[in-house]
Amino acid sequence: MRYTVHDFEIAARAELDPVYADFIAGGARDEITVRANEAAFGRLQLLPRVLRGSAERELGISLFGHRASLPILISPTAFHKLVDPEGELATARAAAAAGVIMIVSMASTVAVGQVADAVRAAGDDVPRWFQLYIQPDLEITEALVRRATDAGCSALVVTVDSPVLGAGERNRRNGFHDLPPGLRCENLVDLRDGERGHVRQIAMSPELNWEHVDWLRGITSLPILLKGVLHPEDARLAVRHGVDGLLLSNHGGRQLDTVPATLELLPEILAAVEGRVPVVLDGGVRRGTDVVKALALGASAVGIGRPVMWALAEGGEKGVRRLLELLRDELDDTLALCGASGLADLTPDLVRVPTWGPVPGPAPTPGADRRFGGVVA
Ligand SMILES: Cc1cc2nc3c(=O)[nH]c(=O)nc-3n(C[C@H](O)[C@H](O)[C@H](O)COP(=O)(O)O)c2cc1C
Ligand SMILES: CC(C)CC(=O)C(=O)O
Repeated sequence: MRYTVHDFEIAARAELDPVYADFIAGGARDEITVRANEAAFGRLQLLPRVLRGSAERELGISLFGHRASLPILISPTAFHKLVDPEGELATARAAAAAGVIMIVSMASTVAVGQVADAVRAAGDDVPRWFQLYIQPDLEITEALVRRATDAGCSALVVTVDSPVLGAGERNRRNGFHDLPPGLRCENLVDLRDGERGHVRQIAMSPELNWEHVDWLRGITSLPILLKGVLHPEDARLAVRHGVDGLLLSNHGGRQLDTVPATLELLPEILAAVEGRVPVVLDGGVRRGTDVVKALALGASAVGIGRPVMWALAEGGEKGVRRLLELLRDELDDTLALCGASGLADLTPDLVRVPTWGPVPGPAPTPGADRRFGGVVA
């Protein structure tokens, strides 16, 4: 039985090739930001209200006019077939069954069109979004946007934190640079004649700039979210350039190491956008309490990356379904314990930075019995 998100990781690691486990778990350089993301949630405290709950709690959200049953999105992760033979098909079916928005990675090992067909065939109609690395060759970018649009994706998540590929030193040590034979980045196949869907086709370009965002804005009417904006000034610029939302993300600590935890940046980013666009946060979300903290501080939703890969590796579609159920239950339970009848009741006063410290005053009498308050002289 898997009782926590962490249990999925333990179970997955027992079965997975350690090279693939490292690919999932790893981050850039010293992985300081990887650890910071989770630690930031642990440092914040919840301060619940009492005697004001309700028998049932509303967990649904609406983003860009689309409903989802949970404020938890599946952040884009590459290469699902590395860990499960059905790959993104399994993830997408599980997401749709749970009513959760999945952001399909541009580097998926099942084509986004096929993912959409599988979900439709299962009779579910939950929005899917597509993650895009803008390619310096704009024709290629346009072709990718067309593929996503034709597949019925209802938003584009444009990753902007990757002017160069993050330095995943675990992958370097393991010699993991490529998909194994038989697996391809299916969205990249035949974008130009004869292109075979090689990972190296993805150009990470340091020459991208805001004009590329303007260009993208001009070729699509889909909502555009930027993923990886961390500086408040860039958040302001994003709004000015007509972006519809932000996915506040440090790529799970896989790009620039030592950037702050996303949770710590949330208040500044929210202040910068002044409520004009929704802000979704990912990085280190592992518990229902984490979801509540991010939403109470003002995030519109959160995303999860690694937990989905672990659950997929552990149990395929069923694994991801169980993961989402688990998080749903934890979220519902946390809301109840906070005296909230729905997400709308999550307000910043429910979250505190710890103020606890040594109580100033006289030192305890040596040898005094501390158990019954007989300490203070
Ligand atoms: C194995 C793996 C693959 C990823 N692939 C992508 C990707 O293709 N595109 C992207 O924008 N982000 C990618 N990310 C980053 C995630 O979208 C997300 O920002 C991050 O995983 C969130 O942190 P978490 O793993 O702590 O939940 C990847 C992350 C992991 C762990
Ligand atoms: C480089 C991509 C193919 C995948 C990615 O963004 C990641 O592994 O973090």
